[in-house]
Amino acid sequence: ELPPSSEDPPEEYPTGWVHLSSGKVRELYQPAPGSSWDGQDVVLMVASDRISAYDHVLSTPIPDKGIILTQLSLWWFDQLEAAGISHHVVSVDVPEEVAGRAMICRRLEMVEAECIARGYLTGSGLAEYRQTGAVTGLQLPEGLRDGSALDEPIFTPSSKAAQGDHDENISFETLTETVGVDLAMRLREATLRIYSLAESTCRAAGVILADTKLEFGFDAAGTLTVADEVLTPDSSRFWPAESWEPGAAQPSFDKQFVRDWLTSSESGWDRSSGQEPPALPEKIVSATRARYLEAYERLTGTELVF
Ligand SMILES: N#Cc1c(N)ncnc1-c1cnn(CCN2CCOCC2)c1
Repeated sequence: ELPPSSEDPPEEYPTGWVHLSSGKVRELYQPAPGSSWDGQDVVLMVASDRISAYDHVLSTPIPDKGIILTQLSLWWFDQLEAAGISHHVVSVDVPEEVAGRAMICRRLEMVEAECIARGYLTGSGLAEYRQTGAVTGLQLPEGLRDGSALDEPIFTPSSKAAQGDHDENISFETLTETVGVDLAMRLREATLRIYSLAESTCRAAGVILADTKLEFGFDAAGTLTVADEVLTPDSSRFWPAESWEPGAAQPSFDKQFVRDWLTSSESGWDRSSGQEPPALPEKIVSATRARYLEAYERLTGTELVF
């Protein structure tokens, strides 16, 4: 049975909550009338076990992915809080049916921009660099390759595309035109500060944090607040430091088994066909689940107990 597509609201709502919006692999809910949170300025963010690859949400879920990535995000929110950075999480006392894979968050006035920090060059940043020698208007040295480390991390914002479209990299100047100079500067400072804190933590765990995407919003008091999920394999590129070798696509910590199988002859899938990818074999599902668990344990230094 296929999981709910990210376009359709889920059939089952967590008790006491009604559907607000859906992303590729997560849903957002608001308090149901008469529920214990009714009248509070909060949302419930729920992570599914869905996994996306090559711009497709795959038909095969990864068991416990939602729990593992939610617990990793919560761990990072604690690290940010210890560093004095305001975030949106208010409670993990969530409905039983989404236990461990949901968080109750302050409802924010979201900033309509994706805030990306890059310490390494790959993905859309590499593609732009190969065309122009720059990324979102930031000139980079010549001779950089896929996976090259940048002299210093850069802030490369993107517009928030509609569901299913690609986010578009925008220059800092364009960002200032949409959110104003002051807020653009505050977003850049906060994004680079969070990246720097997280990159140091990752490096100590033998993991390269190549880049990460953050979202921000304003709470009722007007405080700029970190939203969404933070520093998970869905919002960031994590590479095992021991296998880092610029000049080719680096193995993704979490999705490499999926990507390699989907592009292997065994899957019978042609990525350029526009067809939906086939179901994943059990061996790929269990290896990917193990990678998510390994990422959690390497980064937090603790084992996840289910
Ligand atoms: N986080 C947050 C948040 C908040 N704290 N308050 C109000 N709105 C949002 C919000 C609304 N959309 N998005 C984009 C990402 N969503 C993630 C979950 O799945 C759906 C897409 C975030």
